[in-house]
Amino acid sequence: MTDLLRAEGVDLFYGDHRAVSGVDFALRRGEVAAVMGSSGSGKSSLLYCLAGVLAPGGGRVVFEGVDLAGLGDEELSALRRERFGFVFQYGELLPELTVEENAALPLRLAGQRKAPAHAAAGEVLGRLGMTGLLQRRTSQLSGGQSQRVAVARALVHRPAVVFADEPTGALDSANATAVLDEFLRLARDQDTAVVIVTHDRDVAARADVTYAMVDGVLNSVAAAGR
Ligand SMILES: Nc1ncnc2c1ncn2[C@@H]1O[C@H](COP(=O)(O)OP(=O)(O)OP(=O)(O)O)[C@@H](O)[C@H]1O
Repeated sequence: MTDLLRAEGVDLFYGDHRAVSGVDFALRRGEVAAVMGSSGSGKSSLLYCLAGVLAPGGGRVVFEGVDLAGLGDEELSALRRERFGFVFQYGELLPELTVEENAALPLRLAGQRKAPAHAAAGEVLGRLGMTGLLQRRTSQLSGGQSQRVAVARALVHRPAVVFADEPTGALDSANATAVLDEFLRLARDQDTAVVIVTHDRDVAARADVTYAMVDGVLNSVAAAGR
């Protein structure tokens, strides 16, 4: 099977500091990959290279056979908006918008009308147990509720890949487990691949494949054999 997303010899420098060093990585459609490593090992930097947010200083990132370096700014932002989803540690929701409006955002940005966009958002939010909170402003949510909205927003447009940077890192362990399980169940149901950066072994244990990053170098750890 051809890879959905591939990194070949990716380097990333901040000035003289090499944060990502010669990384090779491959992700298949629907696969869940976890990248573990200590603070400062380069996990987030690699994630942003894979997601076309940061341009590598060396090597290349290829998505569906296309080298991201060959895309113009507009093509790259359209790719990120339409084919990728993102979940960050603190949700990064828009506080002035409701739960439903936040989750519908990728569809609205893609030009979909309000009614179908909100219907799709409502359905994903419902699967995350958020049905009673659709009209609430996201500034009035708990941490676990905020992350569920972030997960809904990342998945609502059925992207090919969701990039998740410590998606449950700010939650207590019961909430972290629940949100992660719901997130991965929905992603697997719609065949969305996921790359999760995490410190947490319990998070990594739910992935199909785990990598460890040390000083910018990525090593494969285990295949869970799903
Ligand atoms: N914008 C930047 N400018 C300069 N150096 C940076 C920048 N971002 C990250 N770094 C450095 O690059 C290295 C890798 O950082 P990165 O954030 O990728 O690590 P990480 O493994 O994700 O860490 P954490 O788990 O703490 O988030 C660190 O030494 C960090 O200080």
